[in-house]
Amino acid sequence: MSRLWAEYSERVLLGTGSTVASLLFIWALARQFMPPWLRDLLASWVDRFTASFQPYVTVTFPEYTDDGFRRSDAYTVVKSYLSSNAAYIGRARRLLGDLRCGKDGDVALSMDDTEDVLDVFRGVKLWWATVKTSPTAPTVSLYPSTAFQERRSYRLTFHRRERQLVEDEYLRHVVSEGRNARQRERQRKLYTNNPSYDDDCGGLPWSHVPFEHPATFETLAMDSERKREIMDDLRMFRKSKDYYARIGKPWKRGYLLHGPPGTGKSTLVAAVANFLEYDVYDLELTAVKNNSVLRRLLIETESRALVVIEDIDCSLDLTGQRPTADGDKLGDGEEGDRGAAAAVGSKVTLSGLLNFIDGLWSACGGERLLVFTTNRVEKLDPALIRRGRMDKHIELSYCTFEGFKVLARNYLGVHSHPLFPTVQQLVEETKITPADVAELLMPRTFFGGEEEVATCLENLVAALRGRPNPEHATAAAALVAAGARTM
Ligand SMILES: Nc1ncnc2c1ncn2[C@@H]1O[C@H](COP(=O)(O)OP(=O)(O)OP(=O)(O)O)[C@@H](O)[C@H]1O
Repeated sequence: MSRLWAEYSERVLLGTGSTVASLLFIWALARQFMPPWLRDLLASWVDRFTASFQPYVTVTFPEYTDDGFRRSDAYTVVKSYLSSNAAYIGRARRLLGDLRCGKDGDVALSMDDTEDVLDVFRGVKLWWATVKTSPTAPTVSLYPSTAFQERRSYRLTFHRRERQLVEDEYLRHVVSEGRNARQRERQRKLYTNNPSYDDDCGGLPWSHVPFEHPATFETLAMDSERKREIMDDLRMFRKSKDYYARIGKPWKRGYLLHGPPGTGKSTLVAAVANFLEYDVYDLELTAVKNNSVLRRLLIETESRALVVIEDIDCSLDLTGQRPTADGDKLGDGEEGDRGAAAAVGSKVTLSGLLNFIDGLWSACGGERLLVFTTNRVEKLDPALIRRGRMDKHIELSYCTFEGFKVLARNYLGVHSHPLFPTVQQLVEETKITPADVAELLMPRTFFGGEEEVATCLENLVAALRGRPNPEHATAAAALVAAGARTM
């Protein structure tokens, strides 16, 4: 009886009017006693009849898929779509609060389950509502506690004349916006490969922690023109799914970052990952047992991933002079046995790594950025870094005046200072890494004000002149010690 009443009240809610609703109630009662063929026939007549009073169409997105075990992707996407829309949140009176992933103290507001909202798409009105139904009989479930659980769904209602628009455009819009919102809100991860992982013995190939590196292109000490060039390249890559499909290449890109230690290679990796909002897979090649484990690790990465191999020159014996079978080194341009160049401490070979980069398996997943970093680019095998494998070679170098200004803004909060011209002249004459500049600019306290700024800049000038400033102790060592005391 309660099911009949639910059906009855649902029709009433859809606004058919009390007379029609009463007829429907009688009809629902009567059809319990009809043979199925008659019930179906009459049902189609009644549907046609009520449609003339009821011009609205509804689409329901249930929370769980038919098997009842897996949450429906469509439901999650709709939830993200509705929760991310600032206009709804602004209008809603019942909200849910939760801590935002990775952002300290930031509370994310989303729509409460009981809230109904109106959406407007290309001037057309659409209504979203949350519907809760209690199962009248227990559902079959492996988890007894869920057998009697309420089932939720989102219900979209719109006028039937808008059906084409909804099917062709609006639902696509909801899915794409919902996915983007989910990506923005989700906690990104930093993965590292498990040294004990073995293809035969099983185990988990990757472990992970939340990725919380704060580096961005804004905080990166690099000339703005080069930053823009890299960001443009990344933007293009992110949008190029169709392009890659058209030219018949897997949707992936390789970056080689090279330069002296402390010039910001790792920092750039973090900034790129934050810019693209990708997970980071930090692949420690020396901990990979062999080529087949390397392939497995690749397959286990998800899409929208930045896979980085740091200090690739230390991970593989890739001198560019591969030994021949009799132990001699090969000359330039000679193709040797690529399997002979093995990862230090593992059986990964150069050919295994080349396969990892652009073999058949490398196409799994898609949307992947592979980054190698090295301090000694000249030591690498040309095959490994040729264009096409490593599409973009980025040299990170010593600090420029523009880079210094970024660091001064980050560390001291200043955009100009009377010592800037001196720093400019010295920085252009001296080779100093951004890491050294950053350390010298680190204030002793966070409340030092102008005096502290002047001290840091004087220390930098002294370091650039190649002699420590006698008035302010030594540069880096003293600051590190002071930092340890005050923090
Ligand atoms: N270009 C830069 N912009 C901002 N900070 C930088 C930059 N370069 C270095 N730093 C600072 O110096 C520290 C060390 O830099 P990072 O580890 O990125 O250098 P690296 O080139 O990867 O060094 P290595 O080759 O030794 O791994 C960073 O934590 C960062 O604070």
